[in-house]
Amino acid sequence: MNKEEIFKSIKGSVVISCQALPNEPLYVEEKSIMYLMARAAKMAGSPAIRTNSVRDVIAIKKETGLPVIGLIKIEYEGSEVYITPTMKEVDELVDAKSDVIALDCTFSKRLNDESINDFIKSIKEKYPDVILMADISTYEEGINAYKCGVDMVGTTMNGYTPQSIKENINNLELVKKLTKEIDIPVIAEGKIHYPYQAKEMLDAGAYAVVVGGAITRPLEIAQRFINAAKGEI
Ligand SMILES: CC(=O)N[C@H](C=O)[C@@H](O)[C@H](O)[C@H](O)COP(=O)(O)O
Repeated sequence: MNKEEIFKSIKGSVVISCQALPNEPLYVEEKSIMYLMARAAKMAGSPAIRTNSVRDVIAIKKETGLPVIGLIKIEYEGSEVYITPTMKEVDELVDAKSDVIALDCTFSKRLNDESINDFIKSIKEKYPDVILMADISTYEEGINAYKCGVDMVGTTMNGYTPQSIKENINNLELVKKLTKEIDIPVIAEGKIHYPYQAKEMLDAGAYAVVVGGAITRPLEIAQRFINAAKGEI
């Protein structure tokens, strides 16, 4: 699928994120099982899947035939960003035929103090046809990524960086602010726990919504119930 086809397929929809990190219950060392989550997501009507790691990008594309928004989560000493932080991960995702590549486009500290603008520029020079999803945490980072030429902007990191915690804007407001200023898809992502919130995001102007944990992280879902029973919400 080319960029226009992918955009058309996700417009107004919920894209399901299927991820399990090594410390999570659904992570299986020998063989990824996230393709089964992706199978359910496809059956429910998810037009694309967001996922982490080369093995899951490959397995999920094979299982579903859907376009994949791929990323690689990896921590480097001296870097505050962990979603597709360097060209090494971009190379791996391109090799794995990830349809879209998601990367941290916040102003958080990067390896060797590289600026996000230089990183995006290098990616676009190396891979002129790449489709990039910028995971941002603040309005300024979203505008900056847009000006750097990314293809879509997602609110993924809002609430996870010191700068966004300080600004304390919820994703609904962030989506509204961004859609007023930029003419590429703004994706609402992060802590969308109930169907009505997904609808609210679309009504507020989000091009599409990404939902992860509320669908594909059983520990997170179970904890919410257990905590509610204890009166902790
Ligand atoms: C902050 C971060 O590392 N977010 C990650 C990005 O890919 C994933 O762990 C989230 O599951 C994803 O963003 C979807 O969000 P939620 O699971 O809240 O629906």
